[in-house]
Amino acid sequence: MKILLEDTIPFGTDYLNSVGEVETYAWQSLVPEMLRDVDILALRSTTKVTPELLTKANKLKFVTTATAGTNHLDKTHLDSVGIMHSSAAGCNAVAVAEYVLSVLLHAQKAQKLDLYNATVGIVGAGNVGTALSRILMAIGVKHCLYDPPLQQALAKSGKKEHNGQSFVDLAQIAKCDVISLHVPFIKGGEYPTYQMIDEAFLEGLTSNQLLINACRGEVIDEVALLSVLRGEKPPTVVLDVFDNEPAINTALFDYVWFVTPHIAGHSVEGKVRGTQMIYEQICDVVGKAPDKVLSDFLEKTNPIKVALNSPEAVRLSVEDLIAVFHDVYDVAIDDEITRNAFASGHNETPETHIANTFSTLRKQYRVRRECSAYALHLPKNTSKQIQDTFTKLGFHVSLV
Ligand SMILES: NC(=O)c1ccc[n+]([C@@H]2O[C@H](COP(=O)([O-])OP(=O)(O)OC[C@H]3O[C@@H](n4cnc5c(N)ncnc54)[C@H](O)[C@@H]3O)[C@@H](O)[C@H]2O)c1
Ligand SMILES: O=C(O)[C@H](O)[C@H](O)COP(=O)(O)O
Repeated sequence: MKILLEDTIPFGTDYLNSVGEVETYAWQSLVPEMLRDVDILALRSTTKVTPELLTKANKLKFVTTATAGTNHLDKTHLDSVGIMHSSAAGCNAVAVAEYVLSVLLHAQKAQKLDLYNATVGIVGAGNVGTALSRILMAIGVKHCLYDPPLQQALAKSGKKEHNGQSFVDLAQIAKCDVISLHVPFIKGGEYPTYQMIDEAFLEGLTSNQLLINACRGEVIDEVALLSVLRGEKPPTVVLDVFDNEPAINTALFDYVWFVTPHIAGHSVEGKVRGTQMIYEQICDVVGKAPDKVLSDFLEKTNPIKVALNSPEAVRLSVEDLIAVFHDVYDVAIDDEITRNAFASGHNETPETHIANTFSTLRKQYRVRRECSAYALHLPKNTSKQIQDTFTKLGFHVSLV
């Protein structure tokens, strides 16, 4: 059984070398000939699975991506030629939700937002949208959901809410203090998302609003976005994803508050969970019982000793939340690394420099862990409510 693996799948070979004969490739180097005699292809979103790529795939029976997004797979073609396909749905949902939380905490610090009195509009209430909703519930921030496909599916069983949260229409989302995008990139069909955040939507936003895109660049009309950002009193915008990656439009950088190179989901847990999921799928395809578990591959972390300013309060103060959470993940660090990398000297054409820098930043992304990786040592007099909040954020809490 020959398994071809994209080399950015962490621990891919360690997971799969007992399942078949494993070879790895760098996404830039993949050509149709390399798929000859390959039974299983496992990749991440940088490999585009097109009809052209599969022209020499004489034995391919299964293609799987260790990512949540699947818009890099031509599923219609795979179905038409009888090749099974799958993904790692939900693997990095918590990572993206934690990315958004860091943005919200910075917005509070910068006085762009009164977090505990704000409303967050979540566009797409799937794995990421739900993980974000859970975080917002844990810290007590109002939010609403826009997800017509889910809303319609739930309505069939008489449900009006998802996870205790109500659905609204896009016009109501457009009025929220924060708008956070978590839909797949879909062109065509009943609920397309391609440029769903269009010129009219963007022009309706005010300078008091914050728009975050950590799903796919194509969901926003980027030309309209740049024009709105260059106008008077633009909204605050945070972008993790772009049109036409890795050859992105860096003109946006001057106008965007935080800019990161499509790493919102790149926590260690998010990526290795993706590998675990595709390993289990491949075991299923070859008829082998999986014997490796996620914890075999995740390193232990040191506990975080926390000094809270108001441990006895019934609600975690936003200052204490910022201090603890930004020890775990701080989007400002990724923004700084990104801007410095793009500003560095080089001997390439500007286009090549942009694409190479974007790709390298992603491939060499730093080690970032999720809250669930940490034991929090809280002061003995910490209230039950504050302990609960940290537990709901995923931390392992104890009083010391
Ligand atoms: N930046 C990153 O690192 C990163 C990480 C993970 C996922 N993503 C992107 O985010 C997307 C969402 O991830 P997920 O894991 O939550 O996927 P998911 O499939 O679990 O959820 C997507 C949700 O969007 C809804 N939806 C579909 N079309 C819609 C429309 N037109 N309007 C409103 N809602 C719509 C679906 O009903 C579903 O509930 C992925 O497809 C991927 O493109 C990015
Ligand atoms: O769809 C996903 O899961 C995310 O966008 C993910 O971050 C993609 O990461 P990549 O495969 O490009 O490393």
